[in-house]
Amino acid sequence: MGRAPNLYAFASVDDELAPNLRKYVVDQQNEALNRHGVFRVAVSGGSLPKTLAKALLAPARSEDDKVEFGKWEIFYADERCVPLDHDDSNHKLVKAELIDQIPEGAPTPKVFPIDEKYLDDVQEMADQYEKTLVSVFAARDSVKLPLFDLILLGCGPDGHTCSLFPDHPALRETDAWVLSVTDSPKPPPKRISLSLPVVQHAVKIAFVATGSGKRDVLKQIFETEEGSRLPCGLVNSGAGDKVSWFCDKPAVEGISFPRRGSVI
Ligand SMILES: O=C(O)[C@H](O)[C@@H](O)[C@H](O)[C@H](O)COP(=O)(O)O
Repeated sequence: MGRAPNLYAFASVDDELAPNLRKYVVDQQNEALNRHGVFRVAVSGGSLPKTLAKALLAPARSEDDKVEFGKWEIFYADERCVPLDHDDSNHKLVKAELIDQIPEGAPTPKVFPIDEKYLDDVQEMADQYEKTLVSVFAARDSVKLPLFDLILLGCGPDGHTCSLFPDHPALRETDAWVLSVTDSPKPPPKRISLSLPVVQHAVKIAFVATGSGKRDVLKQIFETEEGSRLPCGLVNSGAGDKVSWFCDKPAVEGISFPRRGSVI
């Protein structure tokens, strides 16, 4: 690993974390657009879409601060195997919180939800989503792993991220880009998830973790060997300073800075 991940702690979500997350995402967007004219992002569910909406739907303060949704391609870092209009669907959440809130008439992102045809077969669902990635990121033969410009993730209180859970065999996957999970400890049990190598390979990876409920697991992830083996810890160790954590004060209280990472 190169340098340690960046760990940012903000006094409040609305007034500080959201605008800083906005700046970070727009910087990644602008760099990606300069590189290849499109911004390819993967997002998780949980509390992330709401915070992301706070960050991205605020009006632009300058030309450089513009969110160019029309040039975005949005994929799911993980998805629950439920219909797209089900309350458990990450797509439904992202759509309601973010995509449907983009002002009328403004360009919208291209979104890649799961195909509901495969709801009865989680492995087939994963394989089909991988095929979607292959079709976007070029043929499998010539691309070892898809290169997302940015992957936006949450962190569960047990240290899971995407639908990669602690001690789960899925963490050892080295070949597939998209995995099936049928025994998720967090309901619903059936899900698909990007694999750890795909997450670690992204140009940038950002976690958003807020609230005192995340304090214990963050302390473990940043301060203990055991925590470095949790899924979030594995992203940290595999991707190093490509990773940035956007946290609020209650989530990081008691973590000894600047042992690893930095605070802004
Ligand atoms: O579909 C899911 O369940 C999510 O993608 C999951 O990985 C989430 O990001 C974490 O559980 C954190 O969720 P919170 O931010 O709500 O704690």
